[in-house]
Amino acid sequence: MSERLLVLVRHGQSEWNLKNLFTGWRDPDLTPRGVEEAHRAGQRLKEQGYQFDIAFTSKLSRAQKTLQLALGELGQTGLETVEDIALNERDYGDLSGLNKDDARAKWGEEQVHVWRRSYDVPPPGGESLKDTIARTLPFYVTEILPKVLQGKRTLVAAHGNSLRALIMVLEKHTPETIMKRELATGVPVIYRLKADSTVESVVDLAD
Ligand SMILES: O=C(O)[C@H](O)COP(=O)(O)O
Repeated sequence: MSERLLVLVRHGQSEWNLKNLFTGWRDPDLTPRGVEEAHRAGQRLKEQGYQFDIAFTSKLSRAQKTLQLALGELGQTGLETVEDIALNERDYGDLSGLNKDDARAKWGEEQVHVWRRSYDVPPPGGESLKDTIARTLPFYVTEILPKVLQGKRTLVAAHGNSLRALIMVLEKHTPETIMKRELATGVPVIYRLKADSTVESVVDLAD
């Protein structure tokens, strides 16, 4: 029986995570700590005995690099990998490149929290989580899920909000509960799916 394995991992710390800047579709590199977190993600998976048949990532280098470093730890650097813009981070629009504390000072703590974590309020010129779901979910349904259901062990390295979009569906969050679902950088979340594509089990590999 195939195991229908789906592992999600958020990229390691980026230069802009470190500087506390809204990042979105901008493309900063990993920091040394982010590189370390990516190695650690691969090590965590290796310790648990995981191997993969296919990987998916975004068009942004912090996710691609995280994937490659994790695959290196797994001894799987040549793994078939699909890169798609559908897995890019939520577009932060006009907030991209701004400091998150400066934004709180300008627009207020509550407004910034709504832009960052609400389900359907987009930041100015950017995407809400709902908008992000509208582009990630069709890709998940047409490209990722069929592989998982075929029994291909699948690794997805992407971003805080593009993964929260998938997690909202996988974990059946409401617009209220998804606001509190945070993803640590470089910590794999392991799903096993049922044949009907709902979740059988979920394990967070946080230490
Ligand atoms: O795009 C960003 O700034 C981060 O990757 C995620 O930011 P958030 O924690 O504000 O969603």
